[in-house]
Amino acid sequence: MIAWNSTPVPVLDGTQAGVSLFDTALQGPAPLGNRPEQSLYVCGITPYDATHLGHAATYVAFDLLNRTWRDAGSTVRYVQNVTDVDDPLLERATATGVDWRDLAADQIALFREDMEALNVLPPDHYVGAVESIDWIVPIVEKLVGRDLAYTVPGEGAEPDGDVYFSLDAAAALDTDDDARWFLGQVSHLDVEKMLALSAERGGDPQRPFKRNALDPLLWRAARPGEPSWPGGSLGDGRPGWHIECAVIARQFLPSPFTVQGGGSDLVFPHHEMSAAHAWAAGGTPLAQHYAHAGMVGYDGGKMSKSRGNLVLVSKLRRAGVDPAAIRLAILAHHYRADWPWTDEVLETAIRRLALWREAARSATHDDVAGLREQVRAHLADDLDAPAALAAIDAWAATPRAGGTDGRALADVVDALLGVRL
Ligand SMILES: Nc1ncnc2c1ncn2[C@@H]1O[C@H](COS(=O)(=O)NC(=O)[C@@H](N)CS)[C@@H](O)[C@H]1O
Ligand SMILES: [Zn+2]
Repeated sequence: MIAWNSTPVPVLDGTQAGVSLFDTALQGPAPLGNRPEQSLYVCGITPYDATHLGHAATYVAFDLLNRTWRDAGSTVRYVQNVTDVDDPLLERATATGVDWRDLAADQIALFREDMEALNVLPPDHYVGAVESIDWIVPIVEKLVGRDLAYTVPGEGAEPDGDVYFSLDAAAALDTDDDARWFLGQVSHLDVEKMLALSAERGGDPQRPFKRNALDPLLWRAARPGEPSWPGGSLGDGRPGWHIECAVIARQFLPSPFTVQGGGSDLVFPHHEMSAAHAWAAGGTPLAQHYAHAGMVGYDGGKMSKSRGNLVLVSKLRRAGVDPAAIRLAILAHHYRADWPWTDEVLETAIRRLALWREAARSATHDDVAGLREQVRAHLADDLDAPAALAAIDAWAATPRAGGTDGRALADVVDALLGVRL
């Protein structure tokens, strides 16, 4: 699947020392080091209701990581998926009377446009769940063959043949590798909380005949009226959610890769389960670090499709809002913070953008060098964009002799923050 276009990232003098990122699995900051190559998997959208400000905030967060790594001289291998077949998408397609493939295609096109407008650098590989099925089936078959997965009888009219992953068998895999996966390695939640989140986020802990209530679905046997694909010895069906990301990441990235990213609502079950699948299938961890963006709220609750309280990037753009202001509105909040989207947040960003554009016209060479190093230092500290914005605000507020390095300042703000002055 094609990703989207981006304008070239300006190359700056000097270099980034190296970023330290809060690691959910570690429960603390992790220095990511300065390796020639860094690798990143950021979970992509389930393509409906795209692109709301919550989505946008999460992709901008990991775009800061991508830009910071590039500024440190690393090449970045970046993969993002699209969950272009899954229950919520099928339900929305049915509810709105459209073919699920058309819904997905339209929404992915809108997402690409929005990402390009927000100056989010594209992944090297943009991969759909549907195009990954041929890679997923043999891995699920292998897990069944090693008794790390099992089939569950259907209830009533439900068909038999849904394949579940055995968390207990995965945790019992004998190895002395201290990077082994165990339940809670990523999320550090207790089982009670896990059961609640599993039920809330697409799991089925209440389903009978599962060995462990938390065991996640790997392969859903075909049902009438649902799309399905040939599954070899599994029979016709379609892939579960977590195996999709574990397999796509493994297809294109090292095992383990540097950072697995997403919003904080993916910590459990999604990233925990993907880590378990990668461990069971390949005996190596999925990722070295797990990083998560906070939740953007609106009207008193998390901005989400299920609540329908969405502010769409495309609507703001169509209303004439400069995408650079939308990006600045996002960057005014620390990427790990939960925060509410309000009109005031946008108005502040619009004012800030105008102020920066005005001040840039008289930037001196020293201004640029100073700001470049300040922004670098703040991004190195767990992508602290709000501190970087404050540094530029402070400079923009002080009158100075007319410089002529406006272009150079614009390059710094574009390369490091992705904001186009
Ligand atoms: N309100 C929100 N604030 C911040 N991030 C959000 C919000 N809602 C969703 N996200 C993030 O946006 C990304 C896409 O969300 S999504 O469309 O529901 N899709 C999925 O979560 C799966 N396709 C991941 S494989 C995820 O990383 C999710 O954590
Ligand atoms: Zn994912």
